[in-house]
Amino acid sequence: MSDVSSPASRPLPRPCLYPERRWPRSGPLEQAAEAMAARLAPQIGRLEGRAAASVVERVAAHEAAALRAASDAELRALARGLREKLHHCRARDPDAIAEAFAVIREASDRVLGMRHFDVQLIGGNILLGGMIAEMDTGEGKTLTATLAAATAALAGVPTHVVTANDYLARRDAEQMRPLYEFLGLRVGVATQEMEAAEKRAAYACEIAYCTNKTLAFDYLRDRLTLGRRSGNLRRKLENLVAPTGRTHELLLRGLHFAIVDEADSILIDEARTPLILSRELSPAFDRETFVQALEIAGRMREGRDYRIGLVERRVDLTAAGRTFLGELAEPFGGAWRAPSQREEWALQAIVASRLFRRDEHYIVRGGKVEIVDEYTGRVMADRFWSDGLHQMIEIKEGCALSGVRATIARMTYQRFFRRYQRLAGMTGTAAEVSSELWRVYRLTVARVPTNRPSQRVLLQERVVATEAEKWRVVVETIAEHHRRGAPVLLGTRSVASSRRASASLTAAGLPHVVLNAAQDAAEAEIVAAAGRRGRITVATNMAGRGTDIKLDADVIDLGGLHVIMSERHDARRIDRQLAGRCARQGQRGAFQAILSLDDGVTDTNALPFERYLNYVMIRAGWSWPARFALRAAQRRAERLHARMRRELLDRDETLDHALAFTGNAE
Ligand SMILES: Nc1ncnc2c1ncn2[C@@H]1O[C@H](COP(=O)(O)OP(=O)(O)OP(=O)(O)O)[C@@H](O)[C@H]1O
Repeated sequence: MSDVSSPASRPLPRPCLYPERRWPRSGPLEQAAEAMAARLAPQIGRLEGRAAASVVERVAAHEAAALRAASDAELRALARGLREKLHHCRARDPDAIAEAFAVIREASDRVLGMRHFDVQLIGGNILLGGMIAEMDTGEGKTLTATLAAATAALAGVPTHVVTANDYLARRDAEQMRPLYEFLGLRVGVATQEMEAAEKRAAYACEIAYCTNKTLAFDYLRDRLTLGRRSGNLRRKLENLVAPTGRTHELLLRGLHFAIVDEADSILIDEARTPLILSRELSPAFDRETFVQALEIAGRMREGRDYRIGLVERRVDLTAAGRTFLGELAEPFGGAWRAPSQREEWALQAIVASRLFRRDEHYIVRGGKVEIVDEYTGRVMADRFWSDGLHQMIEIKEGCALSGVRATIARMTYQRFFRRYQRLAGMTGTAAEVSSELWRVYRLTVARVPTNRPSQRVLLQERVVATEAEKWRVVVETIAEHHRRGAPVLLGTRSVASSRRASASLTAAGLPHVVLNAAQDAAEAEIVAAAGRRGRITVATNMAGRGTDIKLDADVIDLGGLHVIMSERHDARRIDRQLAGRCARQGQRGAFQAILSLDDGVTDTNALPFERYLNYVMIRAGWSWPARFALRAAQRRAERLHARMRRELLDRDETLDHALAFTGNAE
């Protein structure tokens, strides 16, 4: 079998001193070639997917009766033998990989009671080749990752398995630990609240489970440690890294190989937020100024004094606004006299008072303002908005003022993850962003077929005119399913709309569970129980992602889980994620969207004229133009967010380039 194009034929990186990949800035010609290649990314992905499938036959060849008949001790000895073989070829030889996969599969069957499906072997091969494996929700990505992680680790390459939150990192590592340990591999978990020594020990293991956030911040900390030392990078590393690869000062061992779960969420959605390592300055020293700024913002008028770009969360002052601001600021004196300073404060105050809404962008809990991740609905307790914005919102909400923070290091996830010598990822929804994944990370998306054919029923989308009508239709639909005993999962876009949905359900006397802004473990429990008979669960679109929903036996006869989407998200991918919560692993299930013209996606992305026209059409009984318009608004949002990510990366690269001259990249 020729394997020239197989992902398995690419050697894994050679373990060395704190490795990371360098990205030289490309010139105009290279950029043109890159743009062309990005367009071809989906086709390349299809070819790669086909090539990766060859692993199935190979593994079957290794799984002769001998492997099945081997005792546990013999199987362990085979795994030990693989170390030598894989190390030698750096996992380049497709036969060595197939043998490793066969041993891992057999071990998994014995210790976990789960035998990797053939499609999971394909997924594992794609991951090992440094690509994105697009596997439908529920197809068993956690188990798939073990093939690539264990093979790389056996080849001597330290591997990071990256998940979206600490709970998932711990859970996945604990679930898979018996398998890794059977193979003679050490597994560590690095979580955010750990002490440096504990994290160091976790990263020193052959396989470390961690979150993107913990990992990226630890990397930033390492860069700061290196930055404080004098001498060239190599010398510094040699002084810091012991021959065992362990170090007393650095946390990580470098960026060898990462397998990113929920890859689209981490590599694309999170890429819009820069990572900022900050420290608190003197507390609340600027209260007076912030109060004054909010007072001024309250007196300025939209349209006359400033214009708002809702999507970019951007405010621009008009010429008249600038003059008016000068007059308003006059009595305050001091730094208010400097035009650039007063404009910055006023703009920030307008953003705080007009653009950021309670229960949508943030919640107030225990007297504190806590940011809500718009994509997941999860609270990010330890994140702060910068440049006084956080403090202004605290004043607006009557909370105690936290200290202003100063940035010590800054980086984007885009720039962080592409430094890995080999990067791979898995997700149910990557096709829509395959070009971007290639352009930013050089990642190809290869689709993995499902283990069993999908039985998901996609019901006709309904669009009504107003939000009030929508909740009425949603409640009626839920009541209908509830009477039959079928479980329903209602997906909402924000914490605020899940509260509205909950109020409507309560008014209709329908018992339900609401999931928003909760702790990750409780979140997973609630989502896992969503498949019970008669259960109604309301959850923000992405809450509980990564958690399996098991159906009660009699629920399958009732048609499985019924998922209702009550609002389109800013990306079609996220809608698809929600749909993927039902009909998992070839089971039955249905998905339905019940939307309104008042939905958030039209809020910021539809033209007023278009909205009015659609309203009239719906009233006349024609809802298809509205369906079309909502999708068009979503596409506009997708394009805009892609542009924002590109601009952020450009800014980051420029900054990096400029700072590189001072030897201070992060
Ligand atoms: N080869 C296998 N044999 C038996 N059970 C399996 C196998 N692979 C996965 N499973 C089971 O399938 C279920 C779904 O797995 P998992 O949660 O990893 O899916 P997923 O693809 O990550 O889903 P999501 O995209 O929603 O996060 C789990 O209960 C898991 O134990």
